[in-house]
Order: sequence, then structure tokens, then C-alpha cells
Amino acid sequence: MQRDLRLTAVGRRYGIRGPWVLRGVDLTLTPATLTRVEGANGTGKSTLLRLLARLDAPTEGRVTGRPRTAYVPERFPSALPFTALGYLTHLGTLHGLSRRSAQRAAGTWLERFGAGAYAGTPMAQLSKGSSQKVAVAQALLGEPELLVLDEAWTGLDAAARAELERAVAERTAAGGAVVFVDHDPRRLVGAPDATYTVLGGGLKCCTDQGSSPDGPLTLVLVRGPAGGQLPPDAARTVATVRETTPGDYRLAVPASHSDVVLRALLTAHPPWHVVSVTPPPPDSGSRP
Ligand SMILES: Nc1ncnc2c1ncn2[C@@H]1O[C@H](COP(=O)(O)OP(=O)(O)OP(=O)(O)O)[C@@H](O)[C@H]1O
Repeated sequence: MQRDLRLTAVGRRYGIRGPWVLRGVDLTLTPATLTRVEGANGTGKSTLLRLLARLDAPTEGRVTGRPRTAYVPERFPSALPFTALGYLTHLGTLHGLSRRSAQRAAGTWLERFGAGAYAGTPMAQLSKGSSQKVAVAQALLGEPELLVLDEAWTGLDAAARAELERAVAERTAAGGAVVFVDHDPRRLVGAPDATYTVLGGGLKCCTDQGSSPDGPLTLVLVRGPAGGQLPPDAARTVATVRETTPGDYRLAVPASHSDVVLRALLTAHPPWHVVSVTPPPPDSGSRP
């Protein structure tokens, strides 16, 4: 399938006689999944992500599939001759948006990451944190089918870190695949469908939790059509759904994805009525 990205028996080494960084790697990224890649320093995580983003080619093996891909590199080249808004608008047009739509999307993403005030600032004058916000915005702008994040949270402030987590949940709920590396083990904890460790040049799959995100659950009571179907983005994401009386539903939603589910319900035609939202108790991995 075109939207799957598949590595088959992939190996990568730098230089003809360089040591193999990766060897015999098989990995498939499918739509609507979140994948975490971890491993010790220098084991080949960034190498793997560059292969997945097709910015680098394997020394041996095959990469197949052509999802529309966006990538946030570990180090973003910020000394570019543009303002933040100008740069993002330019990229938006490269993604196929009209100039006006690109400018609107660029402004929206800068606002979401709390960088609206820097829209007119030359990229070279942005702080490290602000330029990281631009790096993340450029990747999200084109609503990619595959989003590759290499330490993308590094340098962001707390609000922007949370916003990026929300944006990742939105991407997977909209059917995109997201793969990320992050040094913080709590990043999106419970949400990945699969976590791989790069070890000895290969990939070890440590968890595979199926297609629904895991972790603490938020309880959402909603009212909608009796015997009705949840909107697709909500249906894909909820852990459990029960119709308690005709038209009254009790949803258990992974807390990391509750924004996505609520948005899907509230923007449905006609919208669902949200009766109550009960977040999980702090420190819980338990069900409400
Ligand atoms: N362009 C390159 N040329 C030569 N060697 C490289 C290149 N890129 C990576 N390497 C080497 O490949 C190995 C894996 O590097 P890579 O950056 O993929 O690891 P990593 O797990 O992402 O590391 P870190 O956790 O430090 O970011 C390292 O030994 C590194 O020096």
C-alpha cells in the first residue's frame, strides 16, 4: 500500500568500510499509528529516522511506500533568509497550498505554539526555542501522512511541548502515521502503538499495544443519536464505548487523546452533546 512505509532487510553504514550502524532492519509504519524509537546514544536512531523520512538511502535492503512525509530534524538550520511567517508560507506553497491558505496555516501554527509574536522576526534572530517552534510548525503545516520527529520536543517550553503532543494525537486520529525519538521516557507515555529499541544494529520491538492508545483513561459522557455510530476520529481512538440508555453513551478515552475525541464529537454534523468529562485521578494508570 502506498501509504505504508516499509523497510525490508535494511542496512546502513557510512563509508565503504564503515561499521554497520543498522543491519537487517524490517519495519512497517501504517496509517493512524504512533511509533516510538528508543535506544542508547549513537545506536542509530537518527539514522533510522532519516531512512524512514527517505532523506537518506539504505546501503542495502529496500524502502518502499511513498506517504507524504514531513520531518523535524534533531538540529534545525535556523539561519535562513526569511521571517518565520515568510519561511512557513513558502513551505506551505511547496506543500501545494495557495499562498493565502499557506499564510493562514502558518499563522495558525505559530499561534498554537505561542510564537505568533515572532511571525515577522527574521529566522536568524529567533531564540533556539522559537526556531524549534518554526521547525515543528513547518512539519505540521502540510498535514503529512507520515510525520517523523527526531527529538522535536527539545528546546520547546512546557506549553509548546504539550501542544506538540496534542498535534501528534490529532495527526494519528486523522489517519497519519507518526514516528518519534525523544530522550524523555514520559513523552506520550502509553500512547504509542509500538515501541522499538535500536540495539546492536537491529530493532527490538518492546511493546505492541494494538491500534488504540493506552494509559490512564478519561471518562466522557455524551448524548447523540440512539444506536448511533461515533464520528470516525472518535471511534478510532476511544478505548471502550457503552450506550447506557438510548442516545446516552459512556466513553473511556485515553487521557492523552481526549482533546481529539472531544473535537471529533463537537464538530460532527450534527454535533454530539458532551454531558461531562472526568479526567483520571493524578498518578493513575487506572480506569475511571
Ligand atoms: N553522516 C554520517 N557520517 C558518518 N557517520 C555517521 C553519520 N551519521 C551518523 N553517523 C554515525 O552513525 C552512528 C549512529 O548515529 P545516529 O546519529 O544515527 O545515532 P543516534 O542513536 O541518533 O544518536 P544520539 O542519541 O546521540 O542522537 C554513530 O556512530 C554516528 O557517529
